[in-house]
Amino acid sequence: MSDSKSPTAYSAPGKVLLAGGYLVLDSNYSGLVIGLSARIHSVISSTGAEPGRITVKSPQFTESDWHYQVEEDGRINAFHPDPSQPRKNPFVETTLRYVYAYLTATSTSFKPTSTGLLITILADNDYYSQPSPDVPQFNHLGVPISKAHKTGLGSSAALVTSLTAALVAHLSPSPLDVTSGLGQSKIHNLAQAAHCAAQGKVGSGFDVAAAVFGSCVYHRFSPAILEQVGDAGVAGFNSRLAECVDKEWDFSVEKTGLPRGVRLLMGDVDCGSATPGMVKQVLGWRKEKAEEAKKLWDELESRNVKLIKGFEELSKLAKEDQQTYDFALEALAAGDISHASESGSKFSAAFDDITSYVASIRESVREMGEASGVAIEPAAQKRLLDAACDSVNGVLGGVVPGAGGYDAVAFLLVDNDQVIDNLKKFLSEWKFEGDADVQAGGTVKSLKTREEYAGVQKEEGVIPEQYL
Ligand SMILES: Nc1ncnc2c1ncn2[C@@H]1O[C@H](COP(=O)(O)OP(=O)(O)OP(=O)(O)O)[C@@H](O)[C@H]1O
Ligand SMILES: C[C@@](O)(CCOP(=O)(O)O)CC(=O)O
Repeated sequence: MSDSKSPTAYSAPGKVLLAGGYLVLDSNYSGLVIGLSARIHSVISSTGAEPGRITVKSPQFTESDWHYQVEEDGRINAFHPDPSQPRKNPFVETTLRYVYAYLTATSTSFKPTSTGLLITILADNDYYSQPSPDVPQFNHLGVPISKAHKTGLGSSAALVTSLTAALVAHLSPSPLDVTSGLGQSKIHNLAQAAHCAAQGKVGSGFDVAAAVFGSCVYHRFSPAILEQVGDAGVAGFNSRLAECVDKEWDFSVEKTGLPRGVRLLMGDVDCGSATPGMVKQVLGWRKEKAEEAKKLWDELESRNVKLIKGFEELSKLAKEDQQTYDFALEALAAGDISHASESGSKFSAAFDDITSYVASIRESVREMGEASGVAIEPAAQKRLLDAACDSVNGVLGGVVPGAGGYDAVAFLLVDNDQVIDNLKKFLSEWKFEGDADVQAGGTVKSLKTREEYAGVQKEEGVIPEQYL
């Protein structure tokens, strides 16, 4: 266990599912998930005063303190010092339950009540819509979390993952090295189990995978892995959870990333919310029209794989001839077509391929949307994506990420200040007109976050003094 004076801090990244929404729910299909620079940080200090007492705070929000008492046997009871103010944070509570249960089952020298804990959760600003682009780090939003407008970067997965890693590192008598393969797998399995339980459903888990491993091509785990665990508090839970976490799961992650000189820019589309039940409806269509759906999914998968391979091809070219590669990037940024082809047809063709792969993925996604009756790339989003790609030089393509709908857009662009400024300006001036089913008049805010490849990591010196 770490000594009571030094806090333990771990952070985990947010995510964007660039390709493979819905398909990634089936382990036969790939999800291309890019980890983001926006992180959630969990900082833990031991407090000697009240053994087994855990206080969790999210200082960026009002009414955001949660209190727990650990029992001798590692069970966790939630309470609030002012009983007229009951409040719950299922993601925090379930993570605490799962980590204490796991440590109790796997270590005889773990004493659940040997220390009290003060836990501070800090989210980078991009997880929530901010009133202006110039707010201070860890801006205080002045509202409870439930009232903050989420930007869809996977706050719960990053929270559960960073909290799991920080708790294990702080409490375990034999700390796991989260940078080792084994350590990462255990953190993944434990965080994935806790996240599914807190959500009350088993999704593909791509968000937790990205929070642990960073950007990757993801194939999901079999949901049956979690069936044996049962509910926390039921007899035998601790050992069933430990057995589940310690065994090898059948997911796969292949580390990936964008080619050098290409970046991601996300837009938060503040125009109504995504239709509830999109996943249910798409899966319902897939079941009902199995043959048609399989054909469509297989085609879409092959297009997604082309994009994944297209990134690899560009990364190879970037190494093969740095200068010609940079020349092609510059020509793209300047919208200089003739210059681009002079720069070596192989190089400019590889960038053109990315543009056409993204366009063909979007075509298949719209087809799936039409067939299933779900607005995955709604007409209003199509207008925005097409206009941005057509009018801003250096934009290679754009998609509605994840489940799609009206929440967000993600662009791939040349990592050049002029291109970034032009795209941001374009988005800020775009009048989001909405479709028949969505309120008109929304705006599109560019987020500051961009791709980043690291997964969960220990933090040293990142957290300002006042939070330690
Ligand atoms: N800063 C935070 N402090 C404490 N709890 C948080 C924080 N941010 C998120 N959470 C927890 O995560 C929940 C939000 O999870 P939810 O799955 O709805 O969003 P998300 O993961 O950001 O969404 P998406 O999957 O669309 O990206 C909150 O209700 C809260 O329980
Ligand atoms: C539709 C789905 O494939 C992706 C949802 O992604 P997001 O939460 O919209 O980023 C669901 C899942 O993978 O669990």
